[in-house]
Amino acid sequence: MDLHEPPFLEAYKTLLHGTNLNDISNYKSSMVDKCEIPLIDLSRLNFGHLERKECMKEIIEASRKWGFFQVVNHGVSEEVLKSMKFEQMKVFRMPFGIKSQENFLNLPSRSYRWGNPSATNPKQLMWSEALHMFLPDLAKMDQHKSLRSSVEDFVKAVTPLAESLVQILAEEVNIKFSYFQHNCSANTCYLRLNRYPTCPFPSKVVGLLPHEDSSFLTILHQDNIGGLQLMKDGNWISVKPNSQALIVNIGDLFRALSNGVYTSVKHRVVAAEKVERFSVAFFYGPSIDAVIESNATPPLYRKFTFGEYQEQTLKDLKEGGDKVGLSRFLL
Ligand SMILES: C=C1C[C@]23C[C@@]1(O)CC[C@H]2[C@@]12CC[C@H](O)[C@@](C)(C(=O)O1)[C@H]2[C@@H]3C(=O)O
Ligand SMILES: O=C(O)CCC(=O)C(=O)O
Ligand SMILES: [Fe+2]
Repeated sequence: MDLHEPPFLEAYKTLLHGTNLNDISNYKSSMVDKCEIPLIDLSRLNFGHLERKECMKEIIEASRKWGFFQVVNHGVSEEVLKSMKFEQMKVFRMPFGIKSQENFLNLPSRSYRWGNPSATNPKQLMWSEALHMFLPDLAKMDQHKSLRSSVEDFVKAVTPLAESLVQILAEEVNIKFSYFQHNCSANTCYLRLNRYPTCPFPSKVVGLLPHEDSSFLTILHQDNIGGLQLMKDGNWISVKPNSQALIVNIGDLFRALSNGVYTSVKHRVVAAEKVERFSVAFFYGPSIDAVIESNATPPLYRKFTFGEYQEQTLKDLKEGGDKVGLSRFLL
């Protein structure tokens, strides 16, 4: 028995008991299209005026139509990505008895998450574990210097990337970049390390349930295993891994702020079949008191604070086992 694996089977015994796995839809079914999401070469932002404009247009178009795109020449070094992966593998290899302890890594409770403790039916079971870190809490990880410094280096490298993309997107919808400078900082963002262990029935249980992100924008680094899918025109589409690229997606907060001009798209991860999978997500978001309000008329969403959004998400998760998201704030 692998000591580091969370006890999924034991935890899910009751929900799985009496469930005919054949009655659960097949996640790996043929309904999944293989399709490339837009791939944008960011080096053009630093070339001449015309190339910069062209690149900005692609970023804006992808955020409107897809809510998802990949970027290359993003400025995040291979070394930073490699060291993040190394530390991520190391921390998830720790015994489950340690990972699941209160105060693991000196982080607040619920920083280490596994499966879906609130699942109310077998369709809500998830075969994954995550370290969900609020960046100000990194300072508490003084006993785990190498993990902390890899996370810090990663964050330091992706933050300017997130900021430059947000600035381009904000200008297009007449939002001042100062709104983001005022509300977002290294003390308001989150970093999530995901691990998808191999699952004995991968077509029946999902790795990560469908959701939209609780951010303005997310930057995701995935390894070469594959499994990320996004919803496009009513179909699930698989995102082919590209070792040179980072994935960017619009979160619910930018969708609301732009009054739906930019779209936050549902995505999920299928459970790993033969090889475990890792990913890292950087959520660029504001402080809890930040007000999310579009000045467009008519507004699609009511004015809310990020704190309210988080509270609602937690409530929905506890009560229904799943995130409802931005539709809670529709007018
Ligand atoms: C069961 C769930 C946990 C999760 C919300 C969800 O319904 C589906 C995905 C999970 C996720 C992934 C992205 C974010 O890190 C997160 C906070 C979110 O909004 O959706 C997490 C949620 C979580 O870990 O609590
Ligand atoms: O693992 C992935 O590819 C996606 C992870 C994700 O969607 C998230 O952490 O919000
Ligand atoms: Fe996500």
